[in-house]
Amino acid sequence: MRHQITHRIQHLARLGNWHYSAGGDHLEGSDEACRLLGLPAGAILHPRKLAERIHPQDQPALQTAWRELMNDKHFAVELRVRDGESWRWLYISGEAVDADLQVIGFVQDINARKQRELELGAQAQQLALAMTASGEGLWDWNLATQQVSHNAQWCRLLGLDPSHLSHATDFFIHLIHPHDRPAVQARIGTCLQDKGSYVSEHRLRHHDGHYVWVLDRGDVVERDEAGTVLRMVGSLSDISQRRAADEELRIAASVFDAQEGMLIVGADQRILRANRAFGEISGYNGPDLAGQSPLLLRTGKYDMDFYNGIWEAVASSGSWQGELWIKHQQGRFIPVWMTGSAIWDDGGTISHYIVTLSDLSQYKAAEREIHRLAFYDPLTGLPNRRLLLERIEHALLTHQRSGNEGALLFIDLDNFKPLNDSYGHEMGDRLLKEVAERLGQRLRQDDTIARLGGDEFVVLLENLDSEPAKAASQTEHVAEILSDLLAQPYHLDSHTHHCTGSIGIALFSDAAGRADELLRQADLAMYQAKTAGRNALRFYDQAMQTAVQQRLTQEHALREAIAAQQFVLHYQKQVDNNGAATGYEALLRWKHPQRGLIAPGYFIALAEETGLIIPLGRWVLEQACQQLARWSKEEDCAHLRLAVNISPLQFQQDDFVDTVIAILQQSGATPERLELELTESLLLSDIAHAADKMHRLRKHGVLFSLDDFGTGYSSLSYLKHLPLNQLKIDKSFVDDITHSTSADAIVRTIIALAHSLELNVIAEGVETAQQRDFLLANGCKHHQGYLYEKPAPLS
Ligand SMILES: Nc1nc2c(ncn2[C@@H]2O[C@H](COP(=O)(O)O[C@H]3[C@@H](O)[C@H](n4cnc5c(=O)[nH]c(N)nc54)O[C@@H]3COP(=O)(O)O)[C@@H](O)[C@H]2O)c(=O)[nH]1
Repeated sequence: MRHQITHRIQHLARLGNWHYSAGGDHLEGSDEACRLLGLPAGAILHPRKLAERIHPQDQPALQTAWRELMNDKHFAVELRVRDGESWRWLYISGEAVDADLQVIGFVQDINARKQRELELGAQAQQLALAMTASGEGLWDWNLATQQVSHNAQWCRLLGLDPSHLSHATDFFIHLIHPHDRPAVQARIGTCLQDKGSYVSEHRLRHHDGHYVWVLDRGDVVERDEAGTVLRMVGSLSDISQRRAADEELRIAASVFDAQEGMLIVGADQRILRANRAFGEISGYNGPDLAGQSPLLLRTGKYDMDFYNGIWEAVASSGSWQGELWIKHQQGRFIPVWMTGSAIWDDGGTISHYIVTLSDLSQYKAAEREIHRLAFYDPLTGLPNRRLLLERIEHALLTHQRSGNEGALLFIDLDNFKPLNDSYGHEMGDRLLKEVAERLGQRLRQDDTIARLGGDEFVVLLENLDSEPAKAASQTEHVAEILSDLLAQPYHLDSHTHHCTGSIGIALFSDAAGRADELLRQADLAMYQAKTAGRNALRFYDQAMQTAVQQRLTQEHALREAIAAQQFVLHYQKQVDNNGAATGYEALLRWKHPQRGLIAPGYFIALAEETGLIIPLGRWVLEQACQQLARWSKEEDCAHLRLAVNISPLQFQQDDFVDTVIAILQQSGATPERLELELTESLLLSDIAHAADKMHRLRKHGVLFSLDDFGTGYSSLSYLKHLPLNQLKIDKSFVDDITHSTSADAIVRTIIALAHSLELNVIAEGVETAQQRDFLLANGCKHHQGYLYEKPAPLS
């Protein structure tokens, strides 16, 4: 029973055991061993007989096995044993178990495995043969040993010398282009995991350094029982040419698919193909265009000679390019940049034309926008200074040719700043737009209205009468119309604004053909209109020019004088009815190095206009306060007041009060001895602000005298509200005392008014004893004038 079980197991495993005894020189095997060796069960066999059953090709292996047994007491061999008409692959292994060469061993049927190996080997060989025939490189990768072998073609493909080739897997992996390597490794990984094959197009580094595009295919040909891949074989072919061709096609396709519109036109001047971009530009799609003439896109802007000229240029020189208009499928015109090129065949005949188009619409729009920004005022849309100057230049040339006069009107809005300051820039902008519209309504088509910036507008009138006097009259007429227009109320939301314009006019014939000169003259005339009281017209004339020139020279000199500290103060005594000094008035003098002492009448107005009165007035105050401080230390002088003239601009400075207080403090002067002389006009321009400033200074003790009294405005109601100490009767009335009854009456009235307001009253310009007596007789006890003392430096 046990024997039967053993036999059954051996049969299932196709594995039998055997025993050899050297003494008997015979071989005995189990039933399965006998079956595998092709012997009847229980056969006892001489080893030589067994050797005869071995395949002749395996005899050497058998002998080797025998030698191993003799030497190592062990052997193992794979060989074929006759099995009827065929051969069976067996694995035989034996081991000597004692010195008498008792050998035991087993025999196993490996026929199925060997058959499979042989088949695979044959397949691989066939494949190799086929590949060699196809010129492909072959590789064989043993994953267990990480060795790769190749055929000669593989080496040739990469310029490698087979005799110096490394077979390590890493070597081959590093031949792959670094960019392609991760993808190739991923494909091989997937193949090893499950797919069993891969195909990859990638670059391998040739021995000379360049990269070769290859098509690499790999197949798993052997796995172990667990499914792990043991071996892969594959092929490699050079696809560089195909890749280059693909690349060219791709580039060609991308060029054809570019942003530029492209047409391929046949030699018969009929469209063959159009790309997508062309469709987008023209509105036509490809099929609509096929077979059509490119003249389908003509606009009518050009005649046929123009189009024929393009074909001829392309045919003769090979290309033409230029800007032209095409007609969109929907009828609108589009500016394009067109290039036409001819393609010749090998025989030198034109086979095709390539036409490319770029849409210039956006570029043109940008160009228009740049032009608009460069030449037009963004707020009103009117021409700006640059365009105005161009137009003036052009108009001056026309004037020189035709003799017709022209004129430039420089308009500056009055009262614009207060609107801007009080209601904000948005309101100011609305007014400026309204002004632009009003001016545009009344002017002719060929007249130019420009905005120079701020509230300055310029009107250019052309084609006036050739006679300058008549032209001036025509211009004046237009200017009056414009002036009336501007003076109409402006309804800005709920606010109604009143605004006028000061207009300066210059005629072309005065400008010596120069645009900038004409503009300057009109500007100058406008300035005159402004100073004449606003809402006025002024024509430019040469005297005006001379005056301006002089003014500029004086301004320059005045600036230099301030910098060089060429000013001094003279002092004029003020006396009471006993002739005793109550104080002095500080009067400014310019000690000119060449011209000697210059009176303030020459430079105060200019200093006021140019703003130089601010530093100058400050200097006077500082000097006066330092003098007061010195007097305060002298017993005879400590009671004296010092009057200082304050100009309107100086008083209007926001920091005027602080400045005076600071100067008083720095100098150590007594505020109650400082008397500021203000004029009526200064106070009336903004009475509320003026009163506020005066009150603040009055609180510090500063005194105020109202200068030139009687020459200003008749409204006297304001006097009650101001912290005044004194009224000063203007010299013009004092001059006429005893000569003019009206002057006498005015002086008496002023004195009475001062008394009723409980103000001190002083008369200036007292030169004679009669004047003195009249003043004293009428209650004016304080006097100042040459009768007592002329202004002079303090001794
Ligand atoms: N803002 C400032 N204005 C100043 C300053 N200094 C002077 N001034 C103003 O200049 C005006 C002219 O001044 P001036 O030439 O000095 O003339 C003064 C006197 O010299 C002159 N005067 C006085 N008495 C007589 C006289 O009997 N006869 C005569 N012919 N002239 C006389 O009057 C001028 C004084 O004027 P007033 O100021 O109105 O008292 C002058 O009006 C000043 O306003 C300065 O520092 N800052």
